[in-house]
Parts: sequence; C-alpha cells; structure tokens
Amino acid sequence: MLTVTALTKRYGGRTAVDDLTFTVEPGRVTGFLGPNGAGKSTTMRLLLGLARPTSGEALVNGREYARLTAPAREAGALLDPRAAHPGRTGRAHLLAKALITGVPRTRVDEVLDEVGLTEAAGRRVGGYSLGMRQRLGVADALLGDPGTLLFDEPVNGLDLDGVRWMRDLARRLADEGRTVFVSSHLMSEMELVADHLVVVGRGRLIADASLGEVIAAWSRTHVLVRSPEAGALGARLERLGPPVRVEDDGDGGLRVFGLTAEAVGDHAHEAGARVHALAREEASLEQAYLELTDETVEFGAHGKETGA
Ligand SMILES: Nc1ncnc2c1ncn2[C@@H]1O[C@H](COP(=O)(O)OP(=O)(O)OP(=O)(O)O)[C@@H](O)[C@H]1O
Repeated sequence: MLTVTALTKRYGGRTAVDDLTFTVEPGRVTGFLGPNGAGKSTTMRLLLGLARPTSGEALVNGREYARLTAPAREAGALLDPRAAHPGRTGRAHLLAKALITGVPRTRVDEVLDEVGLTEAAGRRVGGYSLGMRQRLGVADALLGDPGTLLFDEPVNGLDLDGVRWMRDLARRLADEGRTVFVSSHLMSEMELVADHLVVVGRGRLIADASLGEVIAAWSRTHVLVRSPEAGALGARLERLGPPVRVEDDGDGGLRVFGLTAEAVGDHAHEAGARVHALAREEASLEQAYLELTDETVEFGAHGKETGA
C-alpha cells in the first residue's frame, strides 16, 4: 500500500510535484497517468526514498521507505532500465542485489525464470536489448517478493509481445493481492491494464477514480446534428440540463453529449427543426485525455501553438 499526502517537491524554482494526495491500494493495478514532465517519476522516487519531499509525505505501508526494516521485501521498483551495470551479466547483477538486500540466492534463478531471461542470464547487460533490460529491471523489482511494485513507464521501447507480457504480469501481481502502481503517459495503454487511475498534470492531481468512472466522465462520444434551425434545437436541448450538454462544432453543427441519436432526432421534430445530418460520433478516451491535460503539458506535441 502506498500513501501520498500533501506531497510537494521543488527543484529550485520548479515545482515537480504539487500538493499531491492519493493512496494506492492492494489487489488492483493502479495506473499513474500524466504527460511527460507531469511529475510521475519524481513521485515514485519520493516513495522509494531516492529524493526527499520539500513537504508532505510519501509512505510505503505507512512508513518512509528508508525506515523499513526489510525494504526489498516490502517494495520493488522498475525505474530506469539502464540502471544495471553494462559490464555485468544479468545473473551477476541480481546476485549482487540479493547479497546487499539479504534475499536468498535461490531467488535469482526463480526471478530470471519468471521474466524469461534464464538463457540470457550469463550474457553482459551491455549486449541486452531494451526489452531484455526492462525484463531484468522487473526481475530486480521482484527479487525480494515484495507486496508492492512500482513500474515507471514499463512498456516504453517494448515490442508487442513485451507489452502484452508486462500487462499480464501486472494483472497477475495484482490478482495475487499485491499493490501494483504503473506509470504511463498513454491513456490507451492504461485502458488495457489499469483498474484504477491516478491522473496528474504539472505535478497536480487531475483525477483519482476507477477506470470506468474516468471513461464515463471523460467520454467525448456524442451525436452530431446539423439543422438550419440549430439555434432553436440547441436551446431546447440545453434546457434538458445535465447530463445533456450541447457544444457548437464551429461549422454550423451541434455536438450533443448525453443523448442517443434517436432522442436528438425526436427533439428536433418537436422543436420543428429540419434535420440535415444526424450521426453518432465515437471519440477515443486518448483524445479526451490529451484535451484535458493540454494546458498541463509542459513539453511535447500537444502544447498550444503560439504565433501564426
Ligand atoms: N533532479 C531534478 N532536478 C531538477 N528538476 C527535476 C529533477 N527531476 C525532475 N525534475 C523536473 O520535475 C518535473 C517532473 O519530472 P518527472 O520526471 O517527475 O515527470 P514525469 O511525469 O515522470 O515525466 P517523464 O515521463 O518525462 O519522466 C519536470 O519538469 C522535470 O524537469
């Protein structure tokens, strides 16, 4: 279990994490979603005692990571796939970690097998592909058989098989009753793996809810209707109130949220509005997420353009 309370981290004048509060519960996969630079890695580093909070708390099982008596048995993490020394073999890396953390050597072969690296274990990490390094990072995280796992962007650079493997692993670990906290900047990825979502932008909390709740709240699926009497129709639909919502599409059409196409057609009929087009338009959750986090994106392709 992870508990983050009023957590803030500043680097000079830059606020990487801004008054974050949430908990990560056992028995489910919690996705930590936010655009690049939103503060996900920093939050994970604070939870693991790799950085100190400016204020607030980041606790593992109710205690600071550094104060845990057997930290490797309580929390394991995959933060940076390049963390293992390139000159060491995969097995040597894990044996050294086992020695330092007091984990029995027999665990090394178990976790190598679990991540599918048994055959490559005798090769130097420098010759590993990114996918193999990710697997080694996962083996490292699992070494102490911890109840809590933190994976920072675990599918970055993985091929399709690797992505699927990582999803299945996260699911299995959660089904075993562990706390699984997985970060990603991709809503599409989180949709496939997470039960619960903690969404951040510019270090601040945007949402902390089940995947279903986030989908319901963010859904941009709507009915598009075109009518020469759009004004009268729009006014009638707006009077219905929430959850019905009406937007002008800027092109003479109305986007109607919260009604079926049939219902919009019936309202048009009753309003005496001629209908020239009526269609249900599906919009992806990824699109909603990008729009929602648009103002909070620090870098990247989705920032608002300036100038002509
Ligand atoms: N050690 C540091 N010194 C200075 N600034 C930092 C440091 N670590 C992170 N930051 C800044 O804090 C902000 C949040 O970064 P962080 O890496 O936590 O975001 P993120 O959501 O994990 O994004 P990414 O996926 O790109 O790593 C960024 O503006 C980053 O530049």
